[in-house]
Amino acid sequence: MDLFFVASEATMLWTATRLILLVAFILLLHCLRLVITRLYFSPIAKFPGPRLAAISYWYEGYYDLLSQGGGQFAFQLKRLHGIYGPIVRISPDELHIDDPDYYSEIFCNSHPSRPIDKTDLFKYRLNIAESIVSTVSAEDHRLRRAAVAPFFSKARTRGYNVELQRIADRISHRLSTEYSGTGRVVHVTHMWSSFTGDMIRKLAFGLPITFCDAPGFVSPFPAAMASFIHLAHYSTHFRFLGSIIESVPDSILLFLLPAARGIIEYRQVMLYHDQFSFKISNLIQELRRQIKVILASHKSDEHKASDHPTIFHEILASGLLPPKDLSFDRLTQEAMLLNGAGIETTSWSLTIATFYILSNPSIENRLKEELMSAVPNPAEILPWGALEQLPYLSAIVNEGTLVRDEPNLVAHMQSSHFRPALRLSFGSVQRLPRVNRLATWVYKDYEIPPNTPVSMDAYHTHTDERIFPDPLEFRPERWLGDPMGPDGIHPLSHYLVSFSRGARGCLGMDLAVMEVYVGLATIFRRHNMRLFETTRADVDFAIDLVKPVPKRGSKGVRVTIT
Ligand code: HEM
Repeated sequence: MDLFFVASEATMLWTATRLILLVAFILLLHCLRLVITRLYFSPIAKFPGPRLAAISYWYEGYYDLLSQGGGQFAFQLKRLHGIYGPIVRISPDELHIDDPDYYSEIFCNSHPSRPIDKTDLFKYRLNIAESIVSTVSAEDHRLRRAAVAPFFSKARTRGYNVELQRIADRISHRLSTEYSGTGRVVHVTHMWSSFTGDMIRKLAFGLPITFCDAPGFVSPFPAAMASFIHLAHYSTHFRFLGSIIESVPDSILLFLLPAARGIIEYRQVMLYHDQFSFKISNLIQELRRQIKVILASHKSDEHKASDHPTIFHEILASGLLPPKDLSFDRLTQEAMLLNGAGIETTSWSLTIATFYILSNPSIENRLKEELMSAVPNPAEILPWGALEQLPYLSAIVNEGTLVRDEPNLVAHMQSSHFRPALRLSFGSVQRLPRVNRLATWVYKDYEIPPNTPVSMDAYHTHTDERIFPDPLEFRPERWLGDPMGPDGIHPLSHYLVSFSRGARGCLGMDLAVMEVYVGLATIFRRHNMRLFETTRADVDFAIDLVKPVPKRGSKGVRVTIT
């Protein structure tokens, strides 16, 4: 009996071992097949690039998540272009191009007969897969964008100027009454996030100004929006993350994923719902609550009485979207996008501008002289349209001036494909991939097969020495006097791509530009500031978290009001 038992145990062990060996062998064969296919039989096998990147997506994963603590892929791409030239295969299926003259070809040619899609790879990175910015198919995107676009037209944006000035005045009043002459330190990014946060919340939800009244300008809502981005690389490489994160208890989440700390802290903070009441909630619950209110008021037609219909009332009333796109969940994702995009990016542009103006007395003096003469009464800041006519302020805002006398440039600026941008704030430093679903792109001697993701980005374009000598130096003067690009054909401003371009370019571009003009004009016309324990290291791009982030441990740009 015992012998029989031992024999059958040995047989079972042998069978299990054979099974494991078989599975290992099949896996090995599968990997080998994958490596050989990707290296030799891929439609982009002939493109130059490191073999490891051609074999595995984990090449990118290593730089996104591990190298120097993560967020290093943009820098690695620059190194790869130094080795392999302007077009590089950066993953099993993606090419990256570093050639500013090719930018419009990739970003400005979407057409119903030639649809340009986004990639599945980035669909989940912001955990808002169904929002406009993450929508993969060109057709779905066109509809979703059309429902929101009128709200952000330049003409409509001008109409938000009065409200924006009111918010800027509120901040300015606090600087005068609470900070001026006291030595108290203002955290500049917090201040600007409360400015942009209040504006977008007003537009999105019709809510009153509250962020810029928060102690120290630190409002949990903008802070939470900022913290969400810390998960971007993890969500890109582990797509399931977004859907489970909400159901995992804080302590387990923190243990498994330290990058989620921001979200956890957010779950535990208080939100300003209105000026007088506070409530414990989390970001998504807060946005859901707002969307619920809007859906209810839409059904009851209450919003028609309001002189301020919100973005979401407009989406609901547009009649452009199919019912699935009007679902509660999708609208919540759109709310997350609009709040995230509307707060963070512009606030960083304003922070960068504030830092560079204050760290360079000749720039600060020249700006102040211009503002003093154009705005004799500091209580009456000019509207955006008039501020745009100030050459030195414009040079700072854009690191590029609106050259008003140059007809081609004016036409170019007015086209939907171009608007100025603050060069050194970059916008997104992560590459933006585009997929030409049906047609071939031709780059130099290369034919890029249809359906191949091809990416470019503002970081490479804005730091191209041939276009912007000493690219990391802030020099408004490089934009004065009708400057042309290196080809002598395109104006220099053609090479500013912070907002990207074309059908998928930034929807809030005019709003962002207006915010930067009004914010800088108000604060620099009325206040004298000094940097407090802040250096270049607090603004220099060191980590790619989709947006540029300075070195770890930076306390941010801080000032005192004299
Ligand atoms: C300086 C400030 C800003 C910069 C540099 C910036 C930059 C960008 C960039 C580069 C994109 C394209 C992303 C991609 O292709 O994946 C984008 C898209 C977008 N931005 Fe902005 N943005 C700024 C401010 C704003 C503001 C204030 C809003 C207002 C809500 C906004 C709303 C959006 C939206 C909705 C999209 C998606 C557009 C689409 O997919 O069709 N952005 N932005």
